[in-house]
Amino acid sequence: MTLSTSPATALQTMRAGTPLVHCITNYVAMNIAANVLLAAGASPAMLHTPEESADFAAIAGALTINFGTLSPNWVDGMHKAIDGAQAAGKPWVFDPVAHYASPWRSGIARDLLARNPTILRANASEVLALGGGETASKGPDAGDEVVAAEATARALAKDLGGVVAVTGAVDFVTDGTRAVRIAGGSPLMPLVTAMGCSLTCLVGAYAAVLDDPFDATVGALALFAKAGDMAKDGAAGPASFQVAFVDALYNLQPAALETVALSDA
Ligand SMILES: Nc1ncnc2c1ncn2[C@@H]1O[C@H](COP(=O)(O)OP(=O)(O)O)[C@@H](O)[C@H]1O
Ligand SMILES: Cc1ncsc1CCOP(=O)(O)O
Ligand SMILES: [Mg+2]
Repeated sequence: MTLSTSPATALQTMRAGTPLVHCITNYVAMNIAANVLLAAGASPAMLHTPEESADFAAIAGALTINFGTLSPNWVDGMHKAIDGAQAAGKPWVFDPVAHYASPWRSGIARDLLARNPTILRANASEVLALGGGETASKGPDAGDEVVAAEATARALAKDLGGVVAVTGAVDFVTDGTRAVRIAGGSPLMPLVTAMGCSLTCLVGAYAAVLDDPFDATVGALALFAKAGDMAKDGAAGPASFQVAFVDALYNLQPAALETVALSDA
C-alpha cells in the first residue's frame, strides 16, 4: 500500500487537531457540509465575501473552494482566499461542480485550476471533461464511471503537481505517481444532494492536519466510504440515509477504518 498514514491514524490526527476549515461552498451545500465536518470532528466556517476571505484563509487550517452556485463577487472572494491561503502556506482544495454547464463557468474553472490547487476533488464526469473528454453529464450529477476518468486524473495530477480524487461507486485517488481505489459507501449517496461538496470540505479538514495531501485525501474518502456502509443498513431512503450518515461520521471509531476496501491502482 502506498500510504504512509493509514485512514485510522488520519482520523485520529484529524479529530485531535479539530482543524478550522474555510469552506467557500454553494448555497445547497452549506448546511450539510458544516454538519458533516462537525460530526467528523472538524470545525467548519462557511464564508466567501472578498472583504474578509484573504484574512480568514490565512488563519484557517485549509481552504476549500466549490463553485456550485456562482456569481461574480464570489469569484473575487475565491481569488482573494486562494491568495491568502497560499501566502500563509495553507493547502486548498478545488471542487469544480458542473464546470461544463456554461462557457462562463468553464472559464472560471480553468482560471482556478491555474492557481495550483493542492487537491482536486470531483466526480467522474467533471474530471473527464477537465481533460477535454466527452461527458454524458450536463449538471452536477455524474453521468460517467470513475474508471473512464482514471487516465485523465493521472495526467491532471501530473500537470497540477497535486492530488486528484475522482469519486463514484469506487473512488480513485492519484498524485500522478501513486494511485489507490477505495470501495464502499452506498448507492444512496448520489441521491443526497451535496454529498460530494461535503466530502470536498472534509478533504480540507484532513489536509489541514496531515503533511501528505495524498494520505489526507485517501483518509477523508475512506471515512466517507465506511460511514456510508454503516448508514445504509438502517436507511429507508435518501432522507433517512442523510441523517444516519451524519450520525455514522460522529460514532465511527478509527479501528473501523481498518476494514475499508483500499487497493493500489
Ligand atoms: N454508487 C455509489 N456507491 C457508493 N458510493 C458512492 C456512489 N456514488 C457516489 N458515492 C460516494 O458519494 C460521495 C460523493 O461522490 P460523488 O457522488 O461522486 O460526488 P458528487 O456529489 O460531487 O457528484 C463519495 O464518497 C463517493 O464515494
Ligand atoms: C444541486 C446543486 N446545484 C448547484 S450546486 C448543487 C449541489 C451539488 O452537490 P454535489 O456535487 O455534491 O452533488
Ligand atoms: Mg459535486
